[in-house]
Amino acid sequence: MMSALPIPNLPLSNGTAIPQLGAGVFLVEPGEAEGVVATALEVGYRHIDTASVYGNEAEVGRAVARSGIARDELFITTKLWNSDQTRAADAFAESLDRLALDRVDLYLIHWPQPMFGEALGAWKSLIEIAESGRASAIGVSNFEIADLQQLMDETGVVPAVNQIELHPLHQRRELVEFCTQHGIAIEAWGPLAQGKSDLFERPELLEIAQKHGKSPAQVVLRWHVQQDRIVFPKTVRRERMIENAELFDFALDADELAAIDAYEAGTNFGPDPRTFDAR
Ligand SMILES: NC(=O)C1=CN([C@@H]2O[C@H](COP(=O)(O)OP(=O)(O)OC[C@H]3O[C@@H](n4cnc5c(N)ncnc54)[C@H](OP(=O)(O)O)[C@@H]3O)[C@@H](O)[C@H]2O)C=CC1
Ligand SMILES: O=C(O)C(=O)[C@@H](O)[C@H](O)C(=O)CO
Repeated sequence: MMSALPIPNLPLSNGTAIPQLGAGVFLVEPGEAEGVVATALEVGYRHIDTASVYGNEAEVGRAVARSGIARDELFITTKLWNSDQTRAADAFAESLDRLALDRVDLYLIHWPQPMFGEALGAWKSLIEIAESGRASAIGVSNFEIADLQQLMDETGVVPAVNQIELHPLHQRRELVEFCTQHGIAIEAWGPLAQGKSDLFERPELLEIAQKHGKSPAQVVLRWHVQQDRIVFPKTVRRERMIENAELFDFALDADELAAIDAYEAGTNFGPDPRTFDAR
């Protein structure tokens, strides 16, 4: 087994810490996820981001068990699906069963679904789960400022993270600023714009990449980590897992960061969290 990659940990507001880089497994085909996670662990990843709705928690659990890596060297995140917000305790127990774990490192409410008004009740359940020690940290995903404010006002418990769509074309500056002010760490999902844009062909990005001897994807990921964001790019390819982890041996200067900041276009590739009502 190879040793872990030199990936920094970031502190979370509840006193725990999270590896700044992980591997995400959304849209990894059923039957493929166990091998993908096994490869990620083999090349040195220690942080895996899954969700009950991805349908691959059991495969993640098998890869973790097979790896022989000590549990306290791993960071496993899963998420409460929308239709389970009124039965969060049971849904969490089912996730633990599928993962074959007795605790996760981070448990998230996947979407706020403000049209149903169930997220606050779910958050209260997550607080109890955290108090039981079966989730080392709890947080949310796709929450807007009003959604976050409601949870904090009603319970006094601040989510450790908010996992949101965030990439150079969609930077969510007001939301990021709010989270930063409240000590909520930002996890950027779709950090590479899901591979759905022309980002990697843009001349400014290509020039920066060439200057550092890096790929455009590495420069975009470095832009995230230099702003203290947590990222878990998804790839099924071993060589890209390695490429995506080689981020901590170079730095972008202020002009380079600004050139990527300038790509902001308000372009989201995922659903709008204010209206996403899938159950
Ligand atoms: N909370 C939420 O609502 C959501 C959370 N997520 C989480 O975030 C993770 C990452 O986001 P995701 O939506 O997958 O999008 P990403 O931005 O990580 O993009 C993934 C795409 O980029 C490609 N890719 C990966 N690395 C490279 C590279 N170095 N160069 C070129 N292309 C590359 C992948 O292809 P290939 O596999 O062929 O290499 C895939 O097509 C998910 O896996 C999931 O864990 C994602 C969506 C929503
Ligand atoms: O990947 C996730 O974590 C998501 O929640 C979304 O991609 C969502 O489930 C979806 O599939 C939107 O079409």
